[in-house]
Amino acid sequence: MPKVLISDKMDPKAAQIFRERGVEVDEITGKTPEELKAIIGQYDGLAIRSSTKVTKEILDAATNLKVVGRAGIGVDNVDIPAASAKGVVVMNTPFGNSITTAEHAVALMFALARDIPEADKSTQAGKWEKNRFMGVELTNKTLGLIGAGNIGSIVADRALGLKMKVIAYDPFLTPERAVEMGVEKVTLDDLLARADFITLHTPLTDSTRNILSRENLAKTKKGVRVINCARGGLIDEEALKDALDSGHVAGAALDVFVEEPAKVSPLFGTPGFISTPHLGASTNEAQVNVAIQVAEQMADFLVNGGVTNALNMPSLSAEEAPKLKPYMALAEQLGSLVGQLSGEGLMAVSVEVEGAAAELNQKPITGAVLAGLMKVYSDTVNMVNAPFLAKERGLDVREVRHDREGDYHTLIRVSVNGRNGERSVAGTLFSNRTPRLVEMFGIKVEADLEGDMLYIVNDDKPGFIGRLGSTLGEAGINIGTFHLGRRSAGGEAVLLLSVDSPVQGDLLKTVCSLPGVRQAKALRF
Ligand SMILES: NC(=O)c1ccc[n+]([C@@H]2O[C@H](COP(=O)([O-])OP(=O)(O)OC[C@H]3O[C@@H](n4cnc5c(N)ncnc54)[C@H](O)[C@@H]3O)[C@@H](O)[C@H]2O)c1
Ligand SMILES: O=C(O)[C@H](O)COP(=O)(O)O
Repeated sequence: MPKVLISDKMDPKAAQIFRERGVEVDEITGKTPEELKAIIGQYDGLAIRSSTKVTKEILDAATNLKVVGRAGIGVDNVDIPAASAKGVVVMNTPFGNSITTAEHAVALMFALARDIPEADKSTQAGKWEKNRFMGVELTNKTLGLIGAGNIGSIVADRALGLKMKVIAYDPFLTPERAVEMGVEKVTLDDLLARADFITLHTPLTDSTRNILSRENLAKTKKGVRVINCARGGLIDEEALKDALDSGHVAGAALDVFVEEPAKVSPLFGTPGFISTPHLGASTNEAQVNVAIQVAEQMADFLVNGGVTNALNMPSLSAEEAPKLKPYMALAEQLGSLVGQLSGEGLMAVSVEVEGAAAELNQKPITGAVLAGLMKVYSDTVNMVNAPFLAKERGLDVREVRHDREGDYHTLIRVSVNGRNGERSVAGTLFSNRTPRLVEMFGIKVEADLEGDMLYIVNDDKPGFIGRLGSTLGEAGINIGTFHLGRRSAGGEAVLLLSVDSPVQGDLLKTVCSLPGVRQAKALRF
């Protein structure tokens, strides 16, 4: 039974779903990195929010880990390249808390417009300072969105309902989508110059880090109010403090900080500054949503192989997964066969599908071919890290889907180009279930690729099979199955034998020296 650790506070629905789906679960929150390192080796899955930092060190200690599930959106607390390199799938729940977070941004916008936190403090202190608090109306004001994705577009919708004018800077926002959203697509400089309120809704990346830098804050309209419910690091906090102190920025509300938990900040105590402790996603509704989603996604993956919302692997629905399973087994065997036969120096691989295979999602098939192929280089390769390994090695990967009717109802062909020229193998599924090799290097040869095998290319001459049988028999090697194909009578022949124990060392040399043998190689599946 797979085992998952929930390491951040999560709605109890998550644990309930894991158990209902046949996944064992432990909930242990608040561990230090060292403590987490000590226990992570027991788990197949790790369910987190933003507190747990899934660093390379944690991943290195996670010897059984297959999936990290983020109950939420931002995955900047997960080292995704390190997870990919280790073959660990990283998934998030990209929509579960979007409405809640958008509402928090709107709440902070209202709080800034009417200075609600300060007015509350003063009133509860018995001061009744009616003349001190003079707010601004939102109606007809311009809201500048930096980032117009899921959350940004919900904020835009709510702001339009408040009769605000919404302008958006997002390099990936198409003009059509901007029209659909009812916003004006603008440049960053235009947004900075025109917005009365600016709200940030981008991930933290190299292109967004410090997007509200000192220089950009200086370009904003005097009296602007700024809201950040996305990620700390999007705003230069020191520069924001100076802009608040000088009165250039009339107010700023931050839910997120460069350092979290933010126990100290230059901004604390600054007039016009409002803060919340990363509460964007903290509503009952959002927490139930993300807990359910993350547990369902992780359980689907661990139990059925379904992949949803993964950031480092193509999606594979729970319905597709069982259909694809035998294809992935075939694809991995074919990849492994060409990988073992080609060795180092591969430059390109092409994965072709035809017949029933052409109706399927090809990405997982290609991933499985690459996993089989890359096993030659690494024991820890799987479908997640194989594409990254392939890229690292500069392997050119091509996918081809044929509409044509072939000899088989379904076929996968894997061709590689390397130092030894091009090689191609093909396989089908018997009874839609059992993988079977059907062709090697243009020669028809049918074989089940399993266990220890011996591959031989030889001249098709009488007496060879007898000599080979005697050689193996004398060495105590039992032959399980024997598969033969030839290019033409008397020409090049290919033999694939399954053997009960591996043919290695001197015995392999003896086989290689048998008359007529051009090549012999031990294979393992
Ligand atoms: N405070 C919270 O508790 C909380 C809750 C949920 C999400 N978030 C954060 O909110 C952010 C946005 O989430 P989302 O679901 O809307 O993400 P999303 O991926 O749907 O949208 C992000 C948008 O940012 C845009 N973008 C990327 N680079 C940009 C750049 N250089 N300049 C301008 N725009 C750029 C993208 O094109 C995209 O449209 C994420 O960082 C997420 O982690 C915070
Ligand atoms: O990216 C997110 O989903 C938010 O930052 C929420 O983070 P949390 O789950 O720690 O509240």
